[in-house]
Amino acid sequence: MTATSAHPAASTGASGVPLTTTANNLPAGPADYGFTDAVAEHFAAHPQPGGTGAGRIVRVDRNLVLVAAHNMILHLPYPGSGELPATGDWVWLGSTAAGEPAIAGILPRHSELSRKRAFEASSESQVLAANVDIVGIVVPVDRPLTHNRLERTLVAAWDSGASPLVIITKADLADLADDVVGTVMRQAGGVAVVTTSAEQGDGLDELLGHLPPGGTLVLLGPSGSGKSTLINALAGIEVQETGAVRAGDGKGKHTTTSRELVPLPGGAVLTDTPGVRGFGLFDADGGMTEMFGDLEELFRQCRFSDCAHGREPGCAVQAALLDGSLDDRRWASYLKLQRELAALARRHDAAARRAYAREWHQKISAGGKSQRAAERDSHEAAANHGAKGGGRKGRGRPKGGAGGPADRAAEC
Ligand SMILES: Nc1nc2c(ncn2[C@@H]2O[C@H](COP(=O)(O)OP(=O)(O)OP(=O)(O)O)[C@@H](O)[C@H]2O)c(=O)[nH]1
Ligand SMILES: [Zn+2]
Repeated sequence: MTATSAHPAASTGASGVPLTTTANNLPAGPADYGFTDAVAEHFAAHPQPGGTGAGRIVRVDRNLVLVAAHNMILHLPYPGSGELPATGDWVWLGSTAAGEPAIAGILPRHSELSRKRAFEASSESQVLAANVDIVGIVVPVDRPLTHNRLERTLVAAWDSGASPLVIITKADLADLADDVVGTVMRQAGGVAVVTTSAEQGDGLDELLGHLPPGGTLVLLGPSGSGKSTLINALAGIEVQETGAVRAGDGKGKHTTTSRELVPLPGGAVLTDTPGVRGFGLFDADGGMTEMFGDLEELFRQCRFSDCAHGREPGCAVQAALLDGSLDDRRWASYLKLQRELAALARRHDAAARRAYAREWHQKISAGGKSQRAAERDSHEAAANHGAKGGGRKGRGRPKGGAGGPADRAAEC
């Protein structure tokens, strides 16, 4: 089965989305997907012209988004303008001129989990999930931990605005578990760690206990780490296809490819993510401070304020490494992360320079064309005299477009 079959039948036929309100006159929304009183207040604080209903983005597909509204699921087109929707976004629903339901606007996010697009040189980030409360970092006991993976993911988690929670899975594989749990506890740097076995139902209540009412949990973990099995165990039904299911029918292993909100009993919501390969760090400065705050404390104790923590006299870092109070591996992780962030910043600068140069080329060539374009347009306008409307209304103008001639050049 596929994850989508967990949803009630999608409907797109309704004309518009009727506004249902609660007793205190706040909009009603999809309670199963984390719509609480606090979220209703968030809607009330951010009214939207034409917004008649409250919804949450359950999944983002290539052409359509799946939206949970009060008592219904809708397949809707992307909003005509503004920011791209992300799974977990709260949206105002309204209707098109033709009376079809549509997304009228996206509400401000309280957290945003993003990553650099895998396998792309550009520094653009991709929002994996919005309005997340807890980022669950899944660490299976049956795999050796790759150096740095936990710390890197923790940095990204802190940076999202949500709180991280380390979730150890497959703890029933007992001969392996003890070792891994100890290592993970040390690496987690004070972040809460829960140990679970989806197979045996252990640790699930403790895990749910970390979620606020109606809270949204996102699981991050490599392929095969047990995310789908955990979702199924938490949801109490088979909503995600697992490795074991496909292995049985000989059709090869299925890897979850969509990021989709799944309702849990108790109003909690959970998102699955595809195997996080090469989780790129993006703008993780805030996360670095959270994760390595103790090191920054150490830096302040170095004799020189610009200490490079190499061979300088009076270096507190070197002293801590010598007396063992600072772990060698942890220090190596910090240095590696610093190098990665610096490299990312350099790539980002290079990408920004290229974009700037491109924009200039466009402007210059658009300027050269503008006279000819204006002449051609006036001929066309004369020829089409009487024809109504350009039909361009509502179509997004390229970001940062300088107007008139540049826009026209971009259309050519
Ligand atoms: N022993 C044991 N095996 C488990 C447990 N949870 C998951 N597994 C097994 O681990 C394998 C991978 O589990 P999945 O849930 O498919 O992993 P996933 O993280 O969703 O993988 P992707 O969909 O590829 O991202 C399957 O064979 C599961 O049966 C557990 O608690 N105990
Ligand atoms: Zn130093």
